[in-house]
Amino acid sequence: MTFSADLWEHGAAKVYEEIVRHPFITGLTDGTLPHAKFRYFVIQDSHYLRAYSRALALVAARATDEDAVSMFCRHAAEAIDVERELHASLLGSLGLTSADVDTAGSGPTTTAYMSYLTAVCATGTYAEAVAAVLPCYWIYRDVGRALLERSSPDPLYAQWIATYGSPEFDAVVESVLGVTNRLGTEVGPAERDRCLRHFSTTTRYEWMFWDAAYHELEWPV
Ligand SMILES: Cc1ncc(CO)c(N)n1
Repeated sequence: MTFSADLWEHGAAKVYEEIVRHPFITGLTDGTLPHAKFRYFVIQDSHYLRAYSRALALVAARATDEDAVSMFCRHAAEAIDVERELHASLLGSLGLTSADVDTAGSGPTTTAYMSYLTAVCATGTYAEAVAAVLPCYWIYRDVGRALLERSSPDPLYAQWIATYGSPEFDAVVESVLGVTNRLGTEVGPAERDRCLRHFSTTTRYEWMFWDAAYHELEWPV
């Protein structure tokens, strides 16, 4: 079994089932998701993408071959581009500006997820860092693909779905899966366990990120 298939089976398969039937996700395709919840999501995702980009730059710095350094650097830059382009247009359509993103600040789940990603990418091994960021790519690609079949009657939601369900995003994810599988031949059992723990933790955070948006979760105090 490839390393990525092993990670998915033990760390993501069950959670992925929960993700695709979460009311946030089903609400995107049937168009019933209230814009307030999507607004919360886009604002939090803007915060998330800033940290994600830095996390990818840390993965790039840890990479052991030049192709991977170059790829993760590119993805780090692209995360900033997505934040600027997709979000600027989505935020605009939702009647928001980047000042609203700053005013809202990063919510509890976003903060926890960003902190975990940053910590693993800064202090873990290269394989651990890859395992921690992999669900960010993979879950969005699979969710995007699954939703693309149904798309959405709401043009805002359809735009979001089209981005992550696109062949371009699929190609990005396939390259990262290739890197992961090559790393699988190099890691020993203890490092493999740590990779699995990171992968399953960030997969859970992906579910929690949508759940936080669905409940418009704020800091309790
Ligand atoms: C929370 C989250 N995870 C993954 C992605 C994909 O880049 C995203 N935009 N947001």
